[in-house]
Amino acid sequence: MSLRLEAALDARDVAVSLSLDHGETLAVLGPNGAGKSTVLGMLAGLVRPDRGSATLGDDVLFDLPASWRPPHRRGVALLAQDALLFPHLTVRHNVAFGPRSSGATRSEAGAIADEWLRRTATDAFADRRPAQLSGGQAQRVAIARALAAEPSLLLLDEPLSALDVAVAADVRGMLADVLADRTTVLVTHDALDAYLLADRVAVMHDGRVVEEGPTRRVLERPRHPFTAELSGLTLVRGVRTPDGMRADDGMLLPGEPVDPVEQGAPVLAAVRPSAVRLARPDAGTIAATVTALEPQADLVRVRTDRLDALVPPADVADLRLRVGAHVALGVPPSAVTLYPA
Ligand SMILES: Nc1ncnc2c1ncn2[C@@H]1O[C@H](COP(=O)(O)OP(=O)(O)OP(=O)(O)O)[C@@H](O)[C@H]1O
Repeated sequence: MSLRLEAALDARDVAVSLSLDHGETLAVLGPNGAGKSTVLGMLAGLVRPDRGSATLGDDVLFDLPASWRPPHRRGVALLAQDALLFPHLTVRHNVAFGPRSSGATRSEAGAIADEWLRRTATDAFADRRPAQLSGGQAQRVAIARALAAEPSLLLLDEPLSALDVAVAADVRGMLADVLADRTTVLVTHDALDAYLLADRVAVMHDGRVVEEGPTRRVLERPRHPFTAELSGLTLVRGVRTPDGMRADDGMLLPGEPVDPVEQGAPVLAAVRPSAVRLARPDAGTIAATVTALEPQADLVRVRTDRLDALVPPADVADLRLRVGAHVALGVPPSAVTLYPA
């Protein structure tokens, strides 16, 4: 069911407008304190905004001050970072709980539970209690329990962040299957979650949605520095030149805009650090100063006052890079995505 939300909560300085079509997954990305959980709370009915409204299909979740539907009458399931299963019930009974509460007979609820246990690959431990599950198993069961209740809207608050990397990948794969065609809002810090699970993303910063749109467009052509950081890109503002762009600080970058832009018109460039080359200060075109060195997998992210570069540790040693060192950057056109500002 399609979702529309427009609401504000002054005490948290959160004011948002979001919409989502039926069956789509929206990833809400943003730094700590951006307001992501507050948005989920408003939709779940746990946080009451000062004003605004939300609709899910034809249902009005709230339209303040006139109406406010309580959480259990919204058809919304919220899944938090921790699984929060009922500790005294078996896995199967945890999953059957939702259908039972909404009137299914014991055997109907059992059949629904078995189907979701199968789809989430948790049927092997159906008779265990939550205390006997690993974190990844418990999170799978929590997903099964949420979906067995057949919510019209599924809300996921960083469902993978408490899991270690290998388990998170496994659960992410399962989520990709069960979220298809299901209206879902997913809060995450991780661009990979957005790429693999979401049709659209909304990026929040300081209580506002700063950009919103189809996942790849937003993450590959960011308009806000935080979005660029999430995607691992460097965002540069400037104006269009015959060969590319001139940045606000005078730096010239090569490239062809993805959409037509007139000469002199404002453009943005998203630069891939892995394609930026580093050289000794006298050997390249763009002079820069190193501001930070951050290990990333088998490479080092060299942050500079101009662009970032992602290079092997040996390059860092050969060029004697340290914070404050001068370096030259080489930027091939393939490193740059240019688009209208
Ligand atoms: N229960 C609460 N009472 C009062 N203020 C709160 C409460 N929870 C969050 N806030 C404030 O509301 C703002 C938004 O917080 P929120 O938890 O929604 O952000 P978030 O994007 O989910 O952050 P995180 O990624 O750290 O979970 C912050 O300024 C926060 O301090």
